[in-house]
Amino acid sequence: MCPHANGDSLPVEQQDMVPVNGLSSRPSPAKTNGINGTNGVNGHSSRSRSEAPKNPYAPRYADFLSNVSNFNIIESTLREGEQFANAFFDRETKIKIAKALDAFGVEYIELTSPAASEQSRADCEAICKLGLKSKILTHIRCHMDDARIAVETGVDGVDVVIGTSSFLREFSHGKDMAYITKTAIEVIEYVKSKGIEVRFSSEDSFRSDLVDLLSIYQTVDKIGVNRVGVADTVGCANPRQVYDLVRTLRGVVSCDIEIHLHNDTGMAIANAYTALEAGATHIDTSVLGIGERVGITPLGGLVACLYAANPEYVKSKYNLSMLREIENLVASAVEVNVPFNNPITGYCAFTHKAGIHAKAILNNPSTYEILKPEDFGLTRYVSIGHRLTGWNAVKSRVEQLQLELTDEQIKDATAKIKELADVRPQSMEDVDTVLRVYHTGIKSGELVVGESKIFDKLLSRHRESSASPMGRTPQPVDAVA
Ligand SMILES: CC(=O)SCCNC(=O)CCNC(=O)[C@H](O)C(C)(C)COP(=O)(O)OP(=O)(O)OC[C@H]1O[C@@H](n2cnc3c(N)ncnc32)[C@H](O)[C@@H]1OP(=O)(O)O
Ligand SMILES: O=C(O)CCC(=O)C(=O)O
Ligand SMILES: [Zn+2]
Repeated sequence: MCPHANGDSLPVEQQDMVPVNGLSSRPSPAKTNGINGTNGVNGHSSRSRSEAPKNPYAPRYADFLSNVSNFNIIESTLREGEQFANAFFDRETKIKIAKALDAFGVEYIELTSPAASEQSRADCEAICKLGLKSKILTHIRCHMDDARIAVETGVDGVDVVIGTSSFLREFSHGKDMAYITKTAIEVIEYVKSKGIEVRFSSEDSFRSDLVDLLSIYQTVDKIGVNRVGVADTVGCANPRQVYDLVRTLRGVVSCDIEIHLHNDTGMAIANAYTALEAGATHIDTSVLGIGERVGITPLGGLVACLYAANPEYVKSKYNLSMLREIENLVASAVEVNVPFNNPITGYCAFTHKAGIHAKAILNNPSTYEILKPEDFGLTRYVSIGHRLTGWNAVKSRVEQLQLELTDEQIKDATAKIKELADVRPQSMEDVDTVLRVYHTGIKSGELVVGESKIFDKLLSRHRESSASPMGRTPQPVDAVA
C-alpha cells in the first residue's frame, strides 16, 4: 500500500503544527510532544462562530428549481469505481465498502452489471442480502439479456444506459434512435413489471442531439421510468451547459433527474452543483472520484461543496465523520494515496500556515475556513515553525505552553523562530525549545528583548546540555548553519 494511503503519516515539513480545536482524531506531531489537544485558543472560535454573518453561499430563495438542499446520492464506487484502472474489489472488500457507504448514509449504492461476470452477479446478490438501508442498484446495458439477469439479483432498482451521441451510435453499439427507443421501452417495461425502480440514461448526453435526447427522455417518462439520467461521459461539459440541459429537461419530464459527470476537465463537482441548481434530483458519485480515466464527481468533494451551501441539511443526512474512514478504505483497496489537497480529508485541508491567516483563524476560524473540521470529526492545525509565521501564532503556542511572556517578548522570540526557519523548517519541538529557552532566559534575567547573540548562546548551551551522553548524530561541519 502507498505510504500515506491511510492519511495518518505526515511529511516531516508539516511537523510544526498545533491543533487548535482540541479534537484529536488525527495523530499529529504535537501529540508526540505530549501537548496534543491543549487548547488555549478555541475559546475565541465558538463565540465568534455564533456571531458570524449569514451564510452567503446558501441557495437563494428565488432558485425555485434548486435541489441544492434536496438531493440524493447514487454512490457508484462499486460500479463506476470498479472501472478505475487500479480497481479490483473482491467480495469482502465490496461488502466493507457497501457497509461503510450505508453507514455514511448514501441513499443508493450502484453495483457493476451482473452481466459482467459470474463473480459480479454473485457479489451483487450477496450485497442485496445484507439488508442495508441504502437502496441497491445495478447498472446494465439497454438490453433484455442484461435486464433479465439484473432483476433476478434482488436489487431495488436497475439503471439502464445506452449511448445516444453519434459517436457511440456509430462506433459503439451501432443502433439508431428508433431502435434505442424501442429497446428502451421494452427493457423499462420489463424491469417495472418486476416491481423495482428503473432509470433510463443516455450515455454521452452532452454530445447527443438535443431533440433526440428530449424525445427519448419524454418517451420513457411517459411510460413511468423512475428517473432519467444525464451523463457527461467524456467530461466535456461546463457548468453553463449542464445548467441549460438539466433546466430544459426539468421542463420536459416529470420524473426524477440523475446526473453522472466525468472529471476529465476538473468540472465534475461544479457541474454537479449546477445540475442541482437546475433541478437534478440525484447525483452520481464515487469515493475519491474513482472511475474510468480520471473518474467522476467525488463523494467527499461533493459533500464539501453541498455542506458549504447548507451545512445543517448535509449534517442531518450524512454521517460526516465517516468520510475519512471511507476514503481510506477505498484508497487502500485501490492502492492510491488520498490526495494531499483532497477536500476535507487531504492532510493539509485544515492546516493554516501564513501568519496573517493564523492570526485571523485563531480569533475566528470562519475567517479562512468554509468547512468546520469538527463537523467531519477532524482537527484544525496551525503551522508555526516556518519563516511565514507571525507573533500571533507564536503567542497561541506560548499560551498553550503556559509560559509568561509579554507581547514584546513574544515578538522577539518570533524573530528568532523566523531566523531559524530561514535555514530549515522548525518542528513543533524546535519551536517549543526556542520558547522555553527564551522564557527561562527572560525569567532569569540573563536575556533582555533584542539580545539576539545572548539568546543564541542560551540556545546552544541548552542543546549541548540536553544531548545524550552518546551525543547527537554528528553533523558534518559544513552542514552546520
Ligand atoms: C460509460 C460507461 O461506463 S457504461 C458502463 C460500462 N460498464 C461495463 O462495460 C460493464 C463491464 N462490461 C462487461 O463486462 C462487458 O463489456 C459486457 C459483459 C457488458 C459485454 O461484453 P461483450 O459481450 O464481450 O461485448 P464487448 O464488451 O466487447 O462490447 C460491448 C457490446 O455491448 C454493446 N453495447 C455497448 N453499449 C451498449 C448499451 N448501452 N446498450 C446495449 N448494448 C450496448 C456493443 O455494441 C457490443 O455489442 P457486440 O457484442 O454486438 O459487439
Ligand atoms: O448510466 C449512466 O448514467 C452513466 C454511465 C456512465 O458511466 C457514463 O456515461 O460515463
Ligand atoms: Zn461514467
